[in-house]
Amino acid sequence: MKPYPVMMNLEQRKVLVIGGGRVARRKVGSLLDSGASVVIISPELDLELRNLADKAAIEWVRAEFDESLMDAHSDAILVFGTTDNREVNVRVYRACVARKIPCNIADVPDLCTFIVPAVITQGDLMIAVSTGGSSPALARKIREDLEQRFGPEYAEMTRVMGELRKLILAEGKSSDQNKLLFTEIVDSGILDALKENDRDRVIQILRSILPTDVNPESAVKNSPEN
Ligand SMILES: C[C@@]1(CC(=O)O)C2=NC(=C\c3[nH]c(c(CCC(=O)O)c3CC(=O)O)Cc3[nH]c(c(CC(=O)O)c3CCC(=O)O)/C=C3\N/C(=C\2)[C@@H](CCC(=O)O)[C@]3(C)CC(=O)O)/[C@H]1CCC(=O)O
Ligand SMILES: NC(=O)c1ccc[n+]([C@@H]2O[C@H](COP(=O)([O-])OP(=O)(O)OC[C@H]3O[C@@H](n4cnc5c(N)ncnc54)[C@H](O)[C@@H]3O)[C@@H](O)[C@H]2O)c1
Repeated sequence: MKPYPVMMNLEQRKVLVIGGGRVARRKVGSLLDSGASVVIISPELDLELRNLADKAAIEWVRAEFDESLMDAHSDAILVFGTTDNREVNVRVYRACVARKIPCNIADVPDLCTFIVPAVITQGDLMIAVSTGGSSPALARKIREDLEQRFGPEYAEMTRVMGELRKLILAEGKSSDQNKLLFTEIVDSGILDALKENDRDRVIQILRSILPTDVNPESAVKNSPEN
């Protein structure tokens, strides 16, 4: 497989998960983090998923998979097949192909129209790692390495850059000029200053780069820590 990476907006979109065991629990965790409306079809749920169903964080259809149940949820935009029964997983895949819904069958990469990467997040920064299905264990190891490398300062850096971007775009300069400015800011020492929580230095560096009429105070000041 030579996958194409995308970052999908799942907010309030329905996602179906077939099966309610260990793999389902892992996928449901990240789906809820992305704001998806999760519906699980499974005769059993593990304890953690059952707790989520009890507090209505997910909808549980207590049944074995059947295509008719899928029709009752035809507004689903993704489907995860996570049962421990190969024949059921194949039926889930076929049902998805017939309805043109992208699907992921946990233990059968050949039956996946998409695969799930290992992910780290720091605020709005998201780094996804895939081995194209060659080695999930390696994807996990690289994710763990990246977690050491990209600490909380990257959440703050991403937030500040987002605020500055709005201010700079409002100046109405050309895209090339803006690009130079953004590159200079990300290459400056503000990341180190943010890591040390040295707000004054961040502002000082930004003032030395930004046009005089762009005031960095508000972008940096809005930080929850300040
Ligand atoms: C990244 C991650 C995301 C997630 O699932 O959330 C993910 N698997 C993770 C962990 C993991 N999975 C497995 C192990 C045990 C060690 C091992 O077998 O290597 C470990 C490691 C562990 O947990 O230690 C078992 C396994 N997984 C697949 C197979 C079938 C096969 O390879 O044929 C088997 C054998 C089953 C068996 O033996 O019966 C298949 C897939 N797993 C994928 C994703 C897709 C490819 C991603 C890519 O590499 O691009 C793909 C193709 C489909 C899919 O599920 O999307 C998540 C790491 C999260 C994290 O920790 O950050
Ligand atoms: N992609 C991965 O990362 C990965 C990792 C480990 C295992 N796997 C594979 O994924 C599969 C599931 O693993 P698991 O550890 O979550 O298994 P599990 O036994 O914990 O869970 C299986 C779930 O499927 C449900 N189920 C069984 N028959 C069903 C049916 N007809 N309709 C609906 N639900 C049904 C069960 O009730 C149970 O909740 C296995 O085949 C395993 O080889 C994939």
